[in-house]
Amino acid sequence: MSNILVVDDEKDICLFLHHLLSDKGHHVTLCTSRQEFDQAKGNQKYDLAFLDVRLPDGNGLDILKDIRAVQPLCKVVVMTGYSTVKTAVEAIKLGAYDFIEKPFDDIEDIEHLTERLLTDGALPSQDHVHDLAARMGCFIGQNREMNQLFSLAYKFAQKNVTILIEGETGTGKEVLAHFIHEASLRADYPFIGVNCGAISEHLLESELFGHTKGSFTGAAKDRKGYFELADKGTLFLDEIGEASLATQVKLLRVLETGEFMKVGGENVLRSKARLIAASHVDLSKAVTKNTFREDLLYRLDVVKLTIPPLRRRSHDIPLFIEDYLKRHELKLSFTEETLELLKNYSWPGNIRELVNVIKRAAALAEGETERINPEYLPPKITRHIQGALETAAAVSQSPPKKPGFDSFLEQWEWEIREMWKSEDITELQLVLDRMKELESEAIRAFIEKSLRKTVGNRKETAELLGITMRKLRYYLNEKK
Ligand SMILES: Nc1ncnc2c1ncn2[C@@H]1O[C@H](COP(=O)(O)OP(=O)(O)OP(=O)(O)O)[C@@H](O)[C@H]1O
Repeated sequence: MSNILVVDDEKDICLFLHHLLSDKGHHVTLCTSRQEFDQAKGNQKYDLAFLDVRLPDGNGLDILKDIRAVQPLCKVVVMTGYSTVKTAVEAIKLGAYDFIEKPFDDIEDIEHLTERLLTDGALPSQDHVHDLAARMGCFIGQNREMNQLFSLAYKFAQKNVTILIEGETGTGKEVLAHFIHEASLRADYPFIGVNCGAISEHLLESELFGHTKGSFTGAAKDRKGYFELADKGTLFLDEIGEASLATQVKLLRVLETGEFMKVGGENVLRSKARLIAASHVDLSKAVTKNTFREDLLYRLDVVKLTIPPLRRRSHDIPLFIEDYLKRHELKLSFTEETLELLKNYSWPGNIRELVNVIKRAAALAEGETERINPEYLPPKITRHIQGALETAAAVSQSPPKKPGFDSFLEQWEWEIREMWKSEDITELQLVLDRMKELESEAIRAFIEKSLRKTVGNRKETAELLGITMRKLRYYLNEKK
């Protein structure tokens, strides 16, 4: 027999849980207010507590903190209504084990959860999170924020809630969405990822909702959209901020009612898919600029998971590299000096950029060496560090020494030639990344040269370069 505490101002809920749990032989204490909880909290040792997050005379999160302080071994499950699901995220961060939604749909779920929580050995732990991530090749590392994020994602994966993922470009939003799918009960159904920014406005609507034959030029036959294809699985909408306002209206309708219609169609279809949305821009700012619907954001932002940028978890970079090399069976090792440089770089492209740097180093070192020293890093990384050292030197009043565009060009040309000469095929993305780097370096160098000529006069510089002031500001800001 276990001692279970139930705190809820709804008497029906209290009575229902009392009935359910005492039938299983547990001793149940009921509190219908904060006041009653204050009297009961120290009376006996509780093994489990079901806690409503909204009480008329108190805040559920404060009660949770109290239980954690007075009864540290008591496992807490919070109970939420639709409007309080967001509070569940806070509660889990504060140490609640899980949450259940009211009204209860599935009594067996509550029975299983209770049984699991009262049997320590069966507790899902961080190990489950790490096991699943490892099976999927998804790196979590040792960073506390990332560990908390993945365990939250794991818990919310099993619930029927919409999830919004925010994070800078390349931080792994799609990787996290896929992890959530695999951790959910939908894992046997499809996971479909769509980048809303990569598809034109008209096409996006037809890709998402499908179209009927003849609904537009080129629609030669009926076609299912991603909502239909995802079935009971997960539809991941990346860069949702890029969807047009018209598409946003349709998305809102699916979220509110589960209903949608094909482009040109007359029948109402129902979606059972779970939506995970992601954006690299802050959607609340997009709302203030009227480019994103506030009601849609409200619907999407039930659970928000924000992935920290790589520069905030730079201690995990050596671990990521080790994991990557192992998974790809690459017999390489990065020298301490190289790792230090990587840890000190700012990583605007986050993990995607790190993966490209590893691939590039592996391609360049192939057949030459198994030890990756700084020579195999892109100049932008070595220069970044050199820049930091030079700033430090400038501060200590030694004359500034900027690496010139000439030396960049030399290094760039050498790298492209090496890739070209190599017997192996170089991944095209690596070449394209280097071209982009050349483009931004050239823009910077030519602007700086003109700025020196005009002694910093931006208007004159823009005229000399034949570009608008707006473009000049854009280029300069981009480099900041
Ligand atoms: N946790 C991770 N474990 C392993 N690889 C990762 C992880 N996160 C990101 N990556 C790598 O980075 C690449 C980019 O990840 P992903 O596409 O998920 O980023 P994103 O945040 O969705 O990017 P964007 O904002 O450009 O859409 C992936 O292809 C993968 O190689």
